[in-house]
Amino acid sequence: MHPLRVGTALSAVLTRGGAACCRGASTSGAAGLRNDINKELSSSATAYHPADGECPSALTTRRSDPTSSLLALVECGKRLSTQLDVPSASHRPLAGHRGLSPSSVSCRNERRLPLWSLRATLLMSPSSVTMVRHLGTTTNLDEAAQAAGLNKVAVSAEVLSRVKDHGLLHTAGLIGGKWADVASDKSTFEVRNPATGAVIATMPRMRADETRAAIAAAHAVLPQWRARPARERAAVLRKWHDLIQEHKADIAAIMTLECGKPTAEALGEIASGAASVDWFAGEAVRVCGDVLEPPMRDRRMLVLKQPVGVVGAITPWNFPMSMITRKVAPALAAGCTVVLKPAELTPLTAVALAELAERAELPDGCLNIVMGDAAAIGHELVSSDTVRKLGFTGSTAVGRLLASGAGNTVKRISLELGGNAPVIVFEDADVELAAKGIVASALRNAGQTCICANRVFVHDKVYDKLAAAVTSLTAKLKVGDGSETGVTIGPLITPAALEKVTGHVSDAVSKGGKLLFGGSKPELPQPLAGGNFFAPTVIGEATIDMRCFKEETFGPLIPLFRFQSDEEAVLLANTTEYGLAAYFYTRDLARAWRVAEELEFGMIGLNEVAITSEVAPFGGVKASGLGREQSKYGLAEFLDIKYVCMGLGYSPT
Ligand SMILES: NC(=O)c1ccc[n+]([C@@H]2O[C@H](COP(=O)([O-])OP(=O)(O)OC[C@H]3O[C@@H](n4cnc5c(N)ncnc54)[C@H](O)[C@@H]3O)[C@@H](O)[C@H]2O)c1
Ligand SMILES: O=CCCC(=O)O
Repeated sequence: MHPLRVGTALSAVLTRGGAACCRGASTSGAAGLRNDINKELSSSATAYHPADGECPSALTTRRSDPTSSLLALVECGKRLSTQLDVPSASHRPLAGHRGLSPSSVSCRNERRLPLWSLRATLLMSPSSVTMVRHLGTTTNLDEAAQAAGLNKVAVSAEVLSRVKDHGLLHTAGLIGGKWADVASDKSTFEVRNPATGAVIATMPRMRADETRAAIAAAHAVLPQWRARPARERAAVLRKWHDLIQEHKADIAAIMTLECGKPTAEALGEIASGAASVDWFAGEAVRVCGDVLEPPMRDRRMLVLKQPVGVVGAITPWNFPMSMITRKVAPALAAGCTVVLKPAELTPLTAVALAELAERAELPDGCLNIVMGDAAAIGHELVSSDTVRKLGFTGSTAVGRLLASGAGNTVKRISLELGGNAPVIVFEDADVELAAKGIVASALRNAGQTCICANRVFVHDKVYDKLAAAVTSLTAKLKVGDGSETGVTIGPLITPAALEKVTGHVSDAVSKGGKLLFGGSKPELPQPLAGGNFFAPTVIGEATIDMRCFKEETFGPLIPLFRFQSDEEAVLLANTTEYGLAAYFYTRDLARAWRVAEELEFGMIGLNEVAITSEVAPFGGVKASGLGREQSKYGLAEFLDIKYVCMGLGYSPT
């Protein structure tokens, strides 16, 4: 981690502002400051657990009154959005916020800077601070930064320099509207840039306690949120959508920093994620039940659609935004509230989205975020009776675990799991189009997409032409840091992912595969030498005994297999436990229908690989999952059906 440097321009001075300023403080200098900050942190260590009746209504009023914002913040430990009345934007609190009593913060200065705010300011706007005077003693700035805990909970200088709106950068979870930057046991985890291996943030490692608090917060606000007219919920979602669009450059920068995808792809994901939010805002007002034709005269029969309740959402790192919006937007649209656990590899995108949701005036508790100990959090979400639905995207192994746990509380579950997508290129295909599609699909996000083309079956008659076209397109790609212009292939997410791809390539070559392009870790200059890069790779003459036939590679590998007949191609394509997406290229209409029906997959791309859309159902069969996201089918996953039979009490003639 690059330690945060504290700058030199004088603009904030923290002074002792009266007897009550620093409770019980007796030492001075950095040690005194550290003691006092620690006291504040420990005295408020549980402040983010929402107490009954705390904050929401009071804050709604106070938010609209800028003069009392700071007081509200202090009283409730509440994260305020744009109306916080502090003299300088640079002093807007940006990290976690703690409940302090008003008396503990009466600092005599034009900047009313409580201890936690000093910490936030040092973290996010270091150049605005040149001197810290605490209890009448001037403290060295580096010591002050350290005393404020910035070496423990922080984002790196690299993040600060690439992201313009530092308000998006929380190193904290969100529970009941409060940013919680210290885990109950004070443990942390690190987030790394996969392009360099450098630590870019340190986050609180939350567990069961925080998850229970988040579930309670989601449950507390559920009655108010589901009672809001759908049009109002839609308005909040639209505002969220607009703010996401407005901040897309910053979100893309965060995404590239933590998951490595090239900026253009990050922007593509943001467009897709924002489109989901907009779509579900539209769908919110179109939820409607049915009036059935009763078989008897003396009663009426109705079907109501109601929100399922509190939703747990667990998301992966490869699409740090769109896997969240596909769950959170329909849940909120339906009137549900959410506890989200983003991937620990990519939590910064998630908290940035939550910050924007707050700015869109999503009520506190409607969206909560916990992160850290995945197994402990997952266990709480699965075993809680309050959580009525769990939406999960990730590996089949974890999906199986969650599905079996969810059975005990008989909750609804949707699972978007692994894939091992085939592409079939028939002899009548447009080979150039197919080659472009194969490279785009297989190498998207460096091959780390659940619907990436993973196994390419090519008819013998067009094999050589297709292999040459795929190799030539692959050779044009540029590997590097996703934030650099022109880079099309970023790093893999972790060293383990790199190892898996390396293993698949060496296994294929050892079994007779022909290396047509790539095949190794590229030579890149510092600091990228520490990154998880693998060259996009094409292997010809692949066979079914290879690992790349049986397993999802999740890396930039295109294995080409030969086939002779339609039956053989479909059999090969279906020979997998997975059933997420499949693609094929043909110009024969009869073959198109037959093959689309015969492929055992949830999504089919015919002469097209860009199949994802907010209006179309996304999901798989077999070991690729259950349920659907996106589209009207995705909204239905968050609605319970209730049948109401009304006896009229008389029999009309
Ligand atoms: N079908 C889809 O829509 C889709 C989309 C994206 C990714 N994926 C799949 O996801 C996989 C890659 O993602 P990944 O490596 O992050 O998967 P993963 O299963 O390891 O992690 C996914 C999420 O589950 C969490 N998790 C891990 N162990 C857990 C546990 N015991 N209890 C609860 N949560 C737990 C992780 O922290 C993360 O948030 C690939 O197989 C890919 O195909 C599928
Ligand atoms: O990895 C899964 C998501 C892919 C997509 O949104 O197209």
